Amino acid sequence: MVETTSFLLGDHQHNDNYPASDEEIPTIDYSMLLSDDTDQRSIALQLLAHACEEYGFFYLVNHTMPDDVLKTVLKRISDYFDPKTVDERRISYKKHPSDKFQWRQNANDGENREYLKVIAHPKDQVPSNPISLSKVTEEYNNEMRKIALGLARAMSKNLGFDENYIEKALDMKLGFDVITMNIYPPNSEAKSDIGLTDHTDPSFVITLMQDVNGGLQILSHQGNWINVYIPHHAILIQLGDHLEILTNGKYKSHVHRVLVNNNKVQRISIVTLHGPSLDKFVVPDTKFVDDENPQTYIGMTYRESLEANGDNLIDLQSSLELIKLA
Ligand SMILES: O=C(O)CCC(=O)C(=O)O
Ligand SMILES: [Fe+2]
Repeated sequence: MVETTSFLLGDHQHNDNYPASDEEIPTIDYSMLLSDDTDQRSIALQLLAHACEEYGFFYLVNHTMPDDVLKTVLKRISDYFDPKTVDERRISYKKHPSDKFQWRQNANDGENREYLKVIAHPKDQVPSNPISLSKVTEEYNNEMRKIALGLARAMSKNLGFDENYIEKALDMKLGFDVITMNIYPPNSEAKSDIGLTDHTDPSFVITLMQDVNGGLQILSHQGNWINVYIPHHAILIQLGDHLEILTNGKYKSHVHRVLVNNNKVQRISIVTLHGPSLDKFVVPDTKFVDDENPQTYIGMTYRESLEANGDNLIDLQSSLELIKLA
C-alpha cells in the first residue's frame, strides 16, 4: 500500500557533505490563476511572475490532478517496481530494446535508482504490460498536460503576450512529453549518497509528484542548495531549458539532484518533461533580446537538442551548454 501523505525522511540540513538550507519555495494557487475574479487572478499572476523570475521553481496547489489518479498511479508504480520481479523487468527490457521506453537499474557512486521512462505524448507509448500501469499513466498525463498548458497560458500573459504565445512558440499541441517513474532505495540499500546527480532538464516545464519527501535539492539563482519538501498533493513545477532558451534567460531552468543518504524508506517520483514538438525550432524570441540582454543561445529543433546527447530521444539530457553563445 502506498502512503501518499508527505513526511520528512531526514534532516538534510545537517549533512556536511551536501549542505542545503530549508529556504522557502514559493507556492502558487492554480485555482486562483483560473479565477473569474479579475483581482484574484491578477494577484495570482503577479505571484507566478515573481516565482518564475526570482526562483524558477515553485509548488502548485489547488490544481486539478484528481487525488485518486495520483494514488492509483503511485500504487501501480510501486507494484511495477516490486524488488522480487526486477529480473523479469531486466529480461523483458533486453528482449524488447526500444527507443520508445527505457528501463534501467543503477546502483553505483553516481546514481542509485531504478526507473522507467516512457513517451506519453503526442502518441501514448507506455508499454502495454502491465496494462494497469499503462492505463493510469495515460490518465495521469492527460490531467498533467492540462495543468502544464494552463501554466503556459498564465506565463504567456506574464511575459506580455496573448495567452497562446508559449503553446504556439513551442508547438505544444504536438508536444513531446516524457514521463520518468523513479524509485529510489532506502539509504540502507544504496551504494552511495547520490540518487541522481546534478542536472537541468530540457523542455518547457517539468512537473513532479511523489509518494514521500526525501532528498530532492535545487540550486537557487543565488547558488545555494535548497531542500525540497513538497506539501501533500502539491506538484513541484520546475522551469525547463527550452523556456530558458525561448525567453533568452528571463525564465531560467535550475540544476537539481537527489540524495538518498537520509532516506529510511524507498521513494517514488513521477517526473514529466512537457516538451516542445520534436520539429519545433526553439530560439530566443527577439522580444527578450536587446543591448542589455544579448542573445544567449543559438536556435535548434527540440529533436536536435535531444539528439545532441546521443541518438536515443528518450534519454533526455540538457544540451544548454552546447548551444550557449560565448
Ligand atoms: O526524483 C526526483 O526528485 C527528481 C528526478 C529528476 O530530476 C529527473 O528525473 O529528471
Ligand atoms: Fe530532473
